[in-house]
Amino acid sequence: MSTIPYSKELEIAQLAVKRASILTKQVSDSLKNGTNTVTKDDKSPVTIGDFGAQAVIIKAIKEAFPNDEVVGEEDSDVLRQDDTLRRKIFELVKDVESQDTQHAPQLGSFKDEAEICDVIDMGNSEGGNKGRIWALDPIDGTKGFIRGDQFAVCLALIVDGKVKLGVIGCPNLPEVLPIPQGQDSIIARGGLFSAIEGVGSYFQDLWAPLKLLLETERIFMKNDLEFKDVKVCEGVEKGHSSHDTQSQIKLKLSIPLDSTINLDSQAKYCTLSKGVAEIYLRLPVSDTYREKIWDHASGQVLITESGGIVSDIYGNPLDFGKGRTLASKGIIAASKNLHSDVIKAVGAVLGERD
Ligand SMILES: Nc1ncnc2c1ncn2[C@@H]1O[C@H](COP(=O)(O)O)[C@@H](OP(=O)(O)O)[C@H]1O
Ligand SMILES: [Mg+2]
Ligand SMILES: [Mg+2]
Ligand SMILES: [Mg+2]
Repeated sequence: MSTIPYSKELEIAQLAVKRASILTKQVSDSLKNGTNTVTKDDKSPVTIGDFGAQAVIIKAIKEAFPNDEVVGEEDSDVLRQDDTLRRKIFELVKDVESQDTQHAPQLGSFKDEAEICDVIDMGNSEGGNKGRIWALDPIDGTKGFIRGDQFAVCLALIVDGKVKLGVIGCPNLPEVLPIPQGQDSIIARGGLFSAIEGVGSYFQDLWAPLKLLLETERIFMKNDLEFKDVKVCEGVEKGHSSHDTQSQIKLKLSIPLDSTINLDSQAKYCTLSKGVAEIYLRLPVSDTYREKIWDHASGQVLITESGGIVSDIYGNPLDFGKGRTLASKGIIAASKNLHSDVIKAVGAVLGERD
């Protein structure tokens, strides 16, 4: 018998994220012609991959833990008015189910198109600091996904406001970063990252059969580097974080500017957790934007359990018990030996602006 806490939750989360990763990878090929994308009210894109992945994952959670709540990014409003889109998503989900009949008892199976909409809408929890709540980002980095770059399928379990486990599937993440010249088309891609509070962070191949956590690679951040030797992860989209402010912070810390690795999605947290980069800067571009809990919950536990610290731009911990969004501003993740100096540099750069 396993003594790992939340081991059943972890297995369901891993199987569901793997199934959703297969689904999204399939869609990413068909997206190259630019179809199957809808623009949401906030002008951000959503694809049949986002909807399909949310349906598959919530179905699995509700099969295993019917009383748990889910804070999922997507809702079914546009699908209920679009028969073609809804049918496409149903077909996609059934196709993925047929590729993995072995796990039907754990993950469940959809009976019709209406059920797709109903299950997607079970992601409507308001969150909070009481009880068991899953945070789900079916495709994080949708813009990267549409470009054919990085994206991640992200799922975390929050209990009484604290993140207890996180699973992230990165279908396109190369095994080596930066990719050595000329190896773009041959390098292996795809990682499954899992973390449980108090147990550790682990890595395994996303496409191979699921292994027991303790039989996979335990991963750690590097905690002995100086600023001149670090790598820094930042987003790709200039509308999601301030690249100018981030450059000033790197300058203040004497971090070489060519140390930056730009990646969409929580693949940034994954890259830090494997010891490939030491700092993640996400400086806000606007005073009004509230970060979403599904964009950071899995990454937070992955970093903490691999030896790092995640905070807002002032160094305060993130509070996942405040609803669907975080009350804090921006994100700074870093190795333990560097985090407080990064926060000081952020404060100095922002202070010079006032
Ligand atoms: N103005 C803004 N500031 C910060 N994050 C934003 C933002 N507008 C959108 N986002 C979030 O940025 C996420 C992607 O992060 P990144 O840029 O690091 O890849 C998006 O997730 P989705 O792609 O799941 O919608 C979205 O939630
Ligand atoms: Mg997201
Ligand atoms: Mg998303
Ligand atoms: Mg989105």
